[in-house]
Amino acid sequence: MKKITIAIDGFSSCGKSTMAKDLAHEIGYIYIDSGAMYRAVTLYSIENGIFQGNEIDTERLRKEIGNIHISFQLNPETGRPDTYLNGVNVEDKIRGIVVSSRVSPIAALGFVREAMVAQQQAMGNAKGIVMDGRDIGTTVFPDAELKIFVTATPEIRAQRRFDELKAKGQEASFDEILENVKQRDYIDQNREVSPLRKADDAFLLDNTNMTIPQQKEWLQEQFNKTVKG
Ligand SMILES: Nc1ncnc2c1ncn2[C@@H]1O[C@H](COP(=O)(O)OP(=O)(O)O)[C@@H](O)[C@H]1O
Ligand SMILES: Nc1ccn([C@@H]2O[C@H](COP(=O)(O)OP(=O)(O)O)[C@@H](O)[C@H]2O)c(=O)n1
Repeated sequence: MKKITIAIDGFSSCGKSTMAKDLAHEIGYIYIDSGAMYRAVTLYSIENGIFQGNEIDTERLRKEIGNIHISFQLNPETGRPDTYLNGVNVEDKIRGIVVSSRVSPIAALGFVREAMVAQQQAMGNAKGIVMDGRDIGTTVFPDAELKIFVTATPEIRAQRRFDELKAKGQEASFDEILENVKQRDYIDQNREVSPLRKADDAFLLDNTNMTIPQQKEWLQEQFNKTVKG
C-alpha cells in the first residue's frame, strides 16, 4: 500500500505523542517527536550558558545551531524512540520542568525553526511518517494526506503531565505545570514564525473526555478512511 504522511499538531500535553507513537507502531511508520528537537536545542542552550535567566544569547545560538545534532534511537525497554543530543541520551532531561519552562522562547526564534524544519522535512522525505508538533500540518508538511489537530482543557492537560512526571519520580507541582502549559500555549500561538494554529484541512479532536484507547481507535479510523478512501 502507498505510504502517506501524517501530521499531528495541537496544544501542549494533550496526548499527541501518545497517539502518534501508537499509530506509527500499529501501521509500521516512523514516528518523529518534533517537540523533542526544540527541547534538545533548549537543553543545549541552558547547559552551554546561552540561555541564562530570561536572556537568550541569540547571536551565539545562531553561530552554534549547526553544531547541535539531534537524533532518535529506539529504546528496546520502552519500545519508543529516545532523543539524543550530540550523541548523548537526553530523553529524561528534556522532559522536566526546567526545559519545559524555557522551550517556547527558543522555539519562537526564526533561525532555530528553519534549522529544525529542514531536518524534519528530510526525515519525512520518503513518507511513511507520523510527526507531531505545532506546525507540522501548516509548515513542515503542508501536503500531508492526513492532518489532526488535538486539544483538551488546560486543567486536564496539566493533570496528565503531572501524573506522568510523578510516575517517573520527577519533582513537579500541579500549579507550576498548569501555568507552564498555559504560558507555552500563549507563546506558541502568538509567535511570528509558524504560530500554532489548526490547518484548514485538519480534523479537530478534543480528547478531554476520551481515554487513550478511545483516541487511538479514533485515529486509526481516520487513517483507514484516508488510505482506503
Ligand atoms: N486521553 C488521555 N487520557 C489520559 N491521559 C492521557 C491521554 N492521552 C495521553 N495521556 C497521557 O498524558 C500525558 C501527555 O501525553 P503526551 O502524548 O506526551 O502529550 P503531548 O505529546 O501532546 O504533549 C502522557 O503521560 C500520556 O500518557
Ligand atoms: N513543531 C513544533 C514542536 C514543538 N514546538 C515547541 O516546543 C515546545 C515543546 O513541544 P512538545 O511537543 O514537546 O510539548 P508537549 O506538548 O509535549 O508539552 C512547544 O511548547 C513549542 O514551543 C514548536 O514550536 N514546534
